[in-house]
Amino acid sequence: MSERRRLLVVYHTQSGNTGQLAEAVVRGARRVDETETVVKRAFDAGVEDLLACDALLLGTPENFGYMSGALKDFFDRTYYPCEGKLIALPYAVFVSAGNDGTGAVREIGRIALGYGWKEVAEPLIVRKAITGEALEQCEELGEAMASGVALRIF
Ligand SMILES: Cc1cc2nc3c(=O)[nH]c(=O)nc-3n(C[C@H](O)[C@H](O)[C@H](O)COP(=O)(O)O)c2cc1C
Repeated sequence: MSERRRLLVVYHTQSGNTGQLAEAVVRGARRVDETETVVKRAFDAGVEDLLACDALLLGTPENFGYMSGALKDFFDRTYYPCEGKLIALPYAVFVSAGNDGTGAVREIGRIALGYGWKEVAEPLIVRKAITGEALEQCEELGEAMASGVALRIF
């Protein structure tokens, strides 16, 4: 049997909303036994985590029309050491926002382009309060990513 594939979830949360989304994403992903799901706060995640993963889920609040500083810091620290080594890495994004979220999605997309990653799911933006429906969507996203990477369909 081949080795379990690895999904890395990297997120930041300041007041807990993106944290709730991340927990739901991980819950969904861990329904898939064939994939190992590793979850890290953005400040704790680094080059080794990134180089060891087969797919990536990125979570952030939208702050000032951008991703959180913590997620940007993760990109700043990992870009050069990973440059050219993660071409076509499947990734997707989830965002908690007050009323927008599109700025964070857009700017993560620009950075992901620089790494050469491949977006494999629609960005999930959760606006205002976190509802049960939003958590279900996060679980579905996590499960879909974990299944996709296990089945090598990306
Ligand atoms: C400093 C700051 C800037 C923010 N800027 C935006 C913004 O540009 N667009 C938006 O939709 N929400 C904005 N918000 C709202 C947050 O995105 C929202 O409260 C989010 O749920 C916070 O996630 P967290 O609890 O994971 O930190 C901002 C919040 C803070 C604290």
